Amino acid sequence: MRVTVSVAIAGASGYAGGEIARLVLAHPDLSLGALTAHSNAGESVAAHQPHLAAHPAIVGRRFDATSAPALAGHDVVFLALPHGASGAVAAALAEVDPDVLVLDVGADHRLVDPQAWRDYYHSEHAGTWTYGMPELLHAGERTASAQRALLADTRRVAVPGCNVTAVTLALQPGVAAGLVASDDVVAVLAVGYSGAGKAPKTHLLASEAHGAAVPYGVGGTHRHNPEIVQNLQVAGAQQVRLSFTPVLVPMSRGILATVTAPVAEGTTAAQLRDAWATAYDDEPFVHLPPEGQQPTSASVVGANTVLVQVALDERAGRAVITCALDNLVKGTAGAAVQSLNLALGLPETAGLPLLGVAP
Ligand SMILES: NC(=O)C1=CN([C@@H]2O[C@H](COP(=O)(O)OP(=O)(O)OC[C@H]3O[C@@H](n4cnc5c(N)ncnc54)[C@H](OP(=O)(O)O)[C@@H]3O)[C@@H](O)[C@H]2O)C=CC1
Ligand SMILES: CC(=O)N[C@@H](CCC(=O)OP(=O)(O)O)C(=O)O
Repeated sequence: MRVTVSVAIAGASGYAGGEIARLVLAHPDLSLGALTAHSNAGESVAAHQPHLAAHPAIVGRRFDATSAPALAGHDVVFLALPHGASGAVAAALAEVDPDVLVLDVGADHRLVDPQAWRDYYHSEHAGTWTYGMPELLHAGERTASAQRALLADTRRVAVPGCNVTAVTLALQPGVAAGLVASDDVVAVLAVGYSGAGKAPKTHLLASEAHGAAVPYGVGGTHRHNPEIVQNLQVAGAQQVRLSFTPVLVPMSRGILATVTAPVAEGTTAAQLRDAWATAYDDEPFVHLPPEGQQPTSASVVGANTVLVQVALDERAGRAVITCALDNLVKGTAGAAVQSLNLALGLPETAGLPLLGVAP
């Protein structure tokens, strides 16, 4: 008999919380329980998440206020809150519901090094949870199994940052195979606006953003720097030097990362392709398109799919990897549900869309 897993979402009025709700509603083993919000507590769910409004589980519902008692009594709690907010909620929840599976899509529990947290987030570190990237290669691995084993045995998951997912999945096969030098990595990402959340921000005014490409977090200041470095070290990189620059472009969803790193003299395009194919041929959600076919951000909208392409720039002596994903699916909610599936012993792919929407 199929057992239904009940799910609460904190931050359900936001973009990430709304996307988690969409995936939960489509999942064969999950049912939607508490939906909480902050300034919008008491408001209609359908008014804030109109794309979900037709579902019977949404009709007539209002957000509760985020608190441990409001979230307690479920099998699973997703935290989709601003940085710094989830640590306190998670601690209060552990008091009333110690065995609940908690997945934090914010940054609070991702970093291992508390000093890196303080340097980039300027607050006290809440602690480190199991990292929610099943495909993360560990040193010595050419295909990912160690991270899956960790996720299958945890009740606390820190879901990765969306930009971090794109850069890590782009580069890690080359690091694992010893084909690229991790001490000279350059990553430039075109990113969509939903990554910034719903809360108004001055650099996101529609009249200025429409039709413009806007770099931000330039010069090594973006808080995803230490998380990318951490992942490449897990994959076996000895020394990581990273130049990471995101650029807002006028699209709602999506990331297109271009990552380059030097290759050893004599490395061939076939060797590169073989390393990426070895890492990803058996991955359910990471797909290597035919040679020469470039990923586009539009191809993965709404899907948990990641497209990764690798090429050799012989003149530059660098591997050039392009990677497309939907920041709200594989970059957030999809990775969270994939991790939930592993933590609960469900099929890893359950409830997760593989196909995008086009055009
Ligand atoms: N958007 C994305 O692509 C990604 C987002 N994330 C992470 O997910 C988390 C949520 O992001 P996102 O949904 O985009 O942001 P939004 O601004 O869209 O939503 C934020 C949510 O948190 C609630 N909230 C705001 N302030 C507080 C507070 N002080 N205490 C408790 N709850 C609060 C809001 O409630 P209310 O509306 O009622 O005020 C809302 O539900 C962030 O940590 C973000 O970094 C991670 C990967 C990608
Ligand atoms: C467009 C935009 O602003 N994107 C966000 C990415 C959001 C994300 O990945 O979430 P975390 O903040 O949880 O790491 C950024 O670059 O900060």
